[in-house]
Amino acid sequence: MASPKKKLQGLVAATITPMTEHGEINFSVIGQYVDYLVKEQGVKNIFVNGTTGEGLSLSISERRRVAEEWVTKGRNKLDQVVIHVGALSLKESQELAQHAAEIGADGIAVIAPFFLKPWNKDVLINFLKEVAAAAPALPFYYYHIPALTGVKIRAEEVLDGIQEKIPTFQGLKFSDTDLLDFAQCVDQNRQRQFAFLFGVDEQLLSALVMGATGAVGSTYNYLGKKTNQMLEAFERKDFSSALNHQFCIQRFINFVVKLGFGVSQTKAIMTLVSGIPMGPPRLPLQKASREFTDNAEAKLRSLDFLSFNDLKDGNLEACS
Ligand SMILES: CC(=O)N[C@H](C=O)[C@@H](O)[C@H](O)[C@H](O)CO
Ligand SMILES: CC(=O)C(=O)O
Repeated sequence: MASPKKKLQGLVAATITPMTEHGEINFSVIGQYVDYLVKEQGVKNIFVNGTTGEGLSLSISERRRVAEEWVTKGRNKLDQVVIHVGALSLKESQELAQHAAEIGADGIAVIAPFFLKPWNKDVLINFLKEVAAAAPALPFYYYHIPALTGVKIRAEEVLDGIQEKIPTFQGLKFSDTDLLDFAQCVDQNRQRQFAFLFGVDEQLLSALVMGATGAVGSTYNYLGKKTNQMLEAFERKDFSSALNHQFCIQRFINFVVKLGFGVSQTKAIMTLVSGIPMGPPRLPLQKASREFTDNAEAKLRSLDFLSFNDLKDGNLEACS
């Protein structure tokens, strides 16, 4: 059994993997990155080597080193470090799960294998179970992201009876817009102390209403502070302020989505906002264009999302 652990809640930043211009991992900025999240964004949990971290584009040895660096640099600063250990090969996934346990991570998460795919719930659970068993003392999270894995088995089905199969099962990271499925996961498992972590940042408020206990996302790297204001407003039942915050966040995300938004663009935005160089993404992703970065910067300024902005421009549509 997993040792009883503090529940993962609040915002969890899906970390970017910083790279050099030559495409190597830039370990040297990770310490700075931890401080930035904690001090500037008020974000104390991270999700490493996931979608945003290009986890599936890294070698196994790189994934191990990245996980180690975040755990080391996050010690006594972060509340929880969850490592994504999903892979196409069960063996690799188990190796990464065991490694996460050895280095003292706080949890592991796994996506559905997405090349040769599990075609039903039972097969998917069997796969997850084998990975979880490689780290029997670590909280286990299922990472549901059907648009990217192509595995469309509903999360509600996966959760049905999962604790009997996977004793370390601790929660769900739900990256999909199907709020019926998400809400049913919450409704059917209320008595179990699971974490229900929502992963569509622009719709987080709707998920909070449905019972989300936290959120994992890419935008919490640079909009963590803003999103925390929304969580606080929701907490004190000030729904109109919470909605204003969500609309404000949506204005930015909607703007960049229309320009073409993904991991490459997240790297460019984070470089801009934090001042920490995230570098280019790795192939098959391509660096965000200069045009994208310029437009995103102008939008961030007008929404007052850039803390070091020059005030002389005035804020055209800053939301409180
Ligand atoms: C597909 C993807 O990367 N989703 C991220 C995490 O689950 C989100 O944080 C999005 O980046 C965000 O919601 C913006 O669409
Ligand atoms: C967004 C997210 O959770 C990920 O990058 O995996």
